[in-house]
Amino acid sequence: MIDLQLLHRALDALPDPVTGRGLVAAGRAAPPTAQGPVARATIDVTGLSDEARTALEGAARAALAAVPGVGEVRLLLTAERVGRTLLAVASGKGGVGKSTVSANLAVALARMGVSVGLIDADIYGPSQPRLLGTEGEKPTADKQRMNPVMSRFGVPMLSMGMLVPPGQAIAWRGPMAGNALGQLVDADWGATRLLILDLPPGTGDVQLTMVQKHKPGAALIVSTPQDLALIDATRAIDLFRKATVPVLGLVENMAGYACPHCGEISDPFGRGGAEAAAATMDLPFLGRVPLEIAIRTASDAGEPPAAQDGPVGAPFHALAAKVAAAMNLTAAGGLNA
Ligand SMILES: Nc1ncnc2c1ncn2[C@@H]1O[C@H](COP(=O)(O)OP(=O)(O)OP(=O)(O)O)[C@@H](O)[C@H]1O
Repeated sequence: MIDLQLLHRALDALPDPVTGRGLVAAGRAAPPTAQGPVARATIDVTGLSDEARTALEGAARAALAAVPGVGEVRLLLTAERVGRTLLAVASGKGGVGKSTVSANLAVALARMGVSVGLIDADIYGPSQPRLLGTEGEKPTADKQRMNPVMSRFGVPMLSMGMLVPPGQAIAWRGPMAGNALGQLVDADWGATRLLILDLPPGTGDVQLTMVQKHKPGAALIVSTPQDLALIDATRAIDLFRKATVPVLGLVENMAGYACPHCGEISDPFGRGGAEAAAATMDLPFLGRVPLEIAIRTASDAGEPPAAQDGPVGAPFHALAAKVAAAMNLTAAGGLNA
């Protein structure tokens, strides 16, 4: 009899090449199973180089074979997509600043020289055209494929909002939302290596299509301090973990209020809660963005704070540096791994 707990621990003791966390905890591998002397594991190698795949396969095989009772190891390596990687930005509920974080993360990464594009998949409230100053622009199409709109910040982008006339509420269900997402993901992104996907809040149709058809290489979760009763955020995290999408970590937005007069940061909702909650969920904490009037006014004006050098952009630059390190992103080339 193989002890399943030992099997699980053996696989999870190996670090995920992208996030450095345990393979199972990172969502890179499904929990292993056993039947008689045969141990089975499925590892998702999406986005990894050939060398990284081979090394990971060898290490997993050896780790599982060393568990008492294992006579044979059967590994299944899966890879839905190679080349371009999707980074999904999700939240448990609306209004927490997921779109603001997505836009500014993209702009900050582009400033670092990463080849990055942005997809606004928020069918309920597409806001990226406003955030990136591309309102009113329409994507052109060749041979049925859309060409992304280039923003002034070096980030090509497409939005669900570009598929319908402005101001018209998008109330798509199931297949329509899924098809629309497909059009955006399969557009002509050229040499863009990383696509940031600003998801609608929650865990609805778009999210399901996304993990099933356009499997992201990684995900990050945005939350406010108040949101951290966490039921909602936990559902979003579960969706990715079940689909073996590595979750890079949690970003706390609207954390502390930055006084527009003196710059002092006060914490009406307390401090440290998100970090503690991230630890409870076994998620890295990727940093906090203060609640700051300058962030809202710049965003509303189509001037993402991350395009600025000053303190308003700083939290986004710090976040981008962490994401780039976690995803092995390099200037120009995009992805290393
Ligand atoms: N750190 C911040 N400081 C000040 N205002 C912010 C901050 N983050 C976001 N906002 C503002 O909060 C509002 C909601 O933000 P945003 O649209 O990014 O949220 P969202 O989670 O994408 O919402 P939804 O998915 O429901 O559309 C916007 O007006 C935005 O400018």
